[in-house]
Amino acid sequence: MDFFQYQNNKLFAEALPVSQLAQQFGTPLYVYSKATLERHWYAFDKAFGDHPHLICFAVKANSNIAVLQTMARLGSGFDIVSQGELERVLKAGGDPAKVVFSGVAKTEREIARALEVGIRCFNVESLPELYRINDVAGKMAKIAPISLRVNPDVDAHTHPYISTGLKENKFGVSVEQARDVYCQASQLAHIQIVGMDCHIGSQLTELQPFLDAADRLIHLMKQLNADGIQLKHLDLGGGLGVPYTNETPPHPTEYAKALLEKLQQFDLEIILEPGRAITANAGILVTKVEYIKTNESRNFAIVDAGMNDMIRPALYQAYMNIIEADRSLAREKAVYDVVGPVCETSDFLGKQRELAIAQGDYLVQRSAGAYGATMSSNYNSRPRTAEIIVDGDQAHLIRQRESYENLWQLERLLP
Ligand SMILES: Cc1ncc(COP(=O)(O)O)c(C=O)c1O
Ligand SMILES: N[C@@H](CCCC[NH3+])C(=O)O
Repeated sequence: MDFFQYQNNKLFAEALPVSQLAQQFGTPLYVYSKATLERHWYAFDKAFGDHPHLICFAVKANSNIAVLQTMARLGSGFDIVSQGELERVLKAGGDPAKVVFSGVAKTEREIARALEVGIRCFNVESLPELYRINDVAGKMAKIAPISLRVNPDVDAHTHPYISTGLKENKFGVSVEQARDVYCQASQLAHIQIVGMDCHIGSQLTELQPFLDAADRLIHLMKQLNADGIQLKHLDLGGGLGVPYTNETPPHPTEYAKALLEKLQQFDLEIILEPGRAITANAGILVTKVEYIKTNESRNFAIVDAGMNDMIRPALYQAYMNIIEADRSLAREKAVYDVVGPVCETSDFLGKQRELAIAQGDYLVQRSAGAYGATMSSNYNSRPRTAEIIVDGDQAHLIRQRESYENLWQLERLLP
């Protein structure tokens, strides 16, 4: 069942009409469906059945504390890449013992905080990081659990900006170097080797790159076993794609089945770090048509959401569906470029879209629940937008629209 669907030509978010939400909370507005978030999380969790596993939601996809709280209540783990994300997880009631910490530039302070709260594992991305973690743990008289992020050098067949598992990418340690790094790790007094991880990219729509990566990790793991190093878990990262339009990514069940076939013989817990697949289609961005402008070449629908609210089309030329919130209004169809208020030509939500709209109507950008609000900014001094979560017939405000005072509250005038 789709939790964003038309009834009598009006788009509903669960039981509530989207136009009514837009009027009540103002636009632009991010709207999430709690039931959809839960359904997507369970799709991963159930797919692994009885096999020991942990689903660590990738916080970067959607870090609103109410969204994290929803996951935490399901028993989710979390994949973080900064202390800021860690603090959010803790604030939301997440269990630090289910947190894995990825990222290439962990600072001493971030490492110390993660050790202090007792995270599950550091996903180490380089040799100097390994030594830094050992030092910080030593000073705190602690043992740091680590996994090495292996860069398997496989092509994820995705947009080059979100491909992470190639040698030219900054992430992880190459397969060739990894064995030696593990050997060094095994000698360090304040390091405990617990796992191996990889993450080859985002919005993958085929299984094969995941399986190729798993094969390379398994090969390396066997070499480590020969060196006397036993792992407790294998973390295959996130990256499973979603249908933005007509993509047909594998379902989590299919993905899990293929992975389990490869890993059944090993006594390993499987960790996954899905982000987009859980939240993208659990959210929409609602925006109002401020003006319609027509010239000899184009019709422009000028809306109140800009690239500062949703940067994916500008940054990755991402195609995201745009639909009318209310199709019961009698409007003529035309083809529009849907553009925002920001002073950049790349400020668009979608180009050449057939829509039936008039000034003042609401439009909805679909699949906006991942990498939408988290990548938003105050560019052009635009206050960050509000976020709500719909739970059946209840709408909860989970982030207030920023006030203008918020824009400069951290700044100071000169004396
Ligand atoms: C290390 C790591 N884990 C997990 C994710 C989440 O990826 P996705 O949202 O594609 O599932 C990312 C982002 O690509 C990542 O860099
Ligand atoms: N931000 C990207 C995904 C990058 C994932 C982070 N490693 C997107 O919007 O598609």
